[in-house]
Amino acid sequence: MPTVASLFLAVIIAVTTWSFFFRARRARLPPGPIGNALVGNLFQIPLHRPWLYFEKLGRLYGPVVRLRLGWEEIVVLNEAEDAEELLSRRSKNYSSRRPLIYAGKYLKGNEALVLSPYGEGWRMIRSLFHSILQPRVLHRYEALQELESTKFLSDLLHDRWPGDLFKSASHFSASVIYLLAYGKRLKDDDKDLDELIEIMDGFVEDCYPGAHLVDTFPFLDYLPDFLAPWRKEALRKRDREMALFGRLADDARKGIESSDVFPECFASILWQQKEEQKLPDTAVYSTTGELFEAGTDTLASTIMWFFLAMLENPDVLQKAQTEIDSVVGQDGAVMPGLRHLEELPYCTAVLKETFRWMPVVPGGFPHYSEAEDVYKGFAIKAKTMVIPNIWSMHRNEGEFPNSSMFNPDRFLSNVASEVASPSDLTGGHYGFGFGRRICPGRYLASQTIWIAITRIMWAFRLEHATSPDGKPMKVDTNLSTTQIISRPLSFPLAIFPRTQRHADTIDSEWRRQKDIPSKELVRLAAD
Ligand code: HEM
Repeated sequence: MPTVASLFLAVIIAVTTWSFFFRARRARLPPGPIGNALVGNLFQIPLHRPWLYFEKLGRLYGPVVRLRLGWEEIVVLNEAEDAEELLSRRSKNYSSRRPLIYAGKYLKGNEALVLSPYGEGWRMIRSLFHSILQPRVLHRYEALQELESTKFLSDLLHDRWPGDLFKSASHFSASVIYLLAYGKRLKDDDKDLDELIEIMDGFVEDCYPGAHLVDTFPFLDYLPDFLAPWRKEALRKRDREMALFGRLADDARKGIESSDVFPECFASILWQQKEEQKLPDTAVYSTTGELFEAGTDTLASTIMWFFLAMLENPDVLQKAQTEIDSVVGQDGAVMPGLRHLEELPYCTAVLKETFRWMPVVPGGFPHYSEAEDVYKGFAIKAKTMVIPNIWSMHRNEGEFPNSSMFNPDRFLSNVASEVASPSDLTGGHYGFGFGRRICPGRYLASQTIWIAITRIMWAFRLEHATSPDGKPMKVDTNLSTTQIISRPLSFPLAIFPRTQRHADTIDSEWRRQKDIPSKELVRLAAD
């Protein structure tokens, strides 16, 4: 008769053996390049256009690739079906963000939505963003989008910022977001926009994986200040941000009290929340500032890629102009507007192709897993950074044949039947990310860019600028900024009105709209 002790021992051995084999089977980590024992792949991942390196790894090892930064696990997803499965269908486990010490703790004071861990705090702020950005409320901003896009045409026509196309595009984008955020129009001579662009450029550099050693080796945060100069630098950047965002949010509060600004702006919603939830003032400053930051650079960068696409693909511009002329007439007397959206499917296809061709967040924004998981036989450890490589998803030849070509026709068959509301403008590509962290500004972004590019195509001939010897100057589409947000480096572009009548219509429309008070540009919820 076996004794109780030997039975007990047998059970222990069976359980241990089973769990060993089970774990061994599960422990097959995704393939990837071998890294250094101490720093992992830190020195292999380039800071310059890392999405191209990830794409190359995808070709070498398969679409799911594993890397290490120090002891941090990274999994790169190069195909959309894997990102949809993990980040969308299994989003309960993959919706967090890795805690960042430099950008998250010090620069943003743990107050940035985009860097927040998944949980109640994130949910609360995200619902506030949703309240002003969801498709149901988008019609409220149409007058604003129409006015600012008319001004954008006028700025381009009269070369408001000579040679600085990005400044024009940024001014347009910022003007739309600024009114939503702070309840009033951005002035032309506003220095705040320059400062915002600098702040934003710094932030997108600071939060990319590998940008700061302390984020790879968190123990460095225990160093005293005199051995950690980066800490002082991050705090200095925070002071600068708080000075700007604090002043703008405080001004908005005064404006609301004196009924000088649009009363349902984001700052106003947040000041109310602050009272109800006993939040610090800095939470209002940061969150309103984040709306302004997140919206401005992404929109402007997409518009820059659009200009480049038109310059390199004159046949596309011509096809769009033929479509627009067939709807509003050829004589340049009527400017297209959002009311023409359903009649201009090719313009919508140009929008979608711009998002696809050169996504402005090509390397995606890293998600972070909470628990261990098994996918396609690979073990994905808890606390793994999961990077959806949007670039390679958009270069997938199966889904997007001749993917490096700018070809709006690829969207045309589904666009014509699809586009009936702002939410339909956002589909067909992966540029807005995945799952519960998908970009909350995607509807506003798509509609705002649609009106801008449709009107630009209606109004202008876009040509290569010529050098002093009269030859067209070449543009290299590979030259771009290289951090989280990518836009083309400055390039020469010659912009001419299609006819004098188009120019006159822009001038007269701008004269008609320019003095509309801020408060009348947004319809109130009760309207
Ligand atoms: C061309 C325009 C835009 C693009 C391509 C874009 C793209 C993205 C991407 C890829 C993400 C990360 C999604 C993920 O984690 O999977 C994101 C997040 C975010 N975007 Fe956008 N975005 C755009 C415009 C906007 C606008 C206009 C706003 C606000 C007005 C906005 C606000 C945000 C915020 C707050 C987050 C963080 C969401 C979170 O972590 O929960 N974005 N965006």
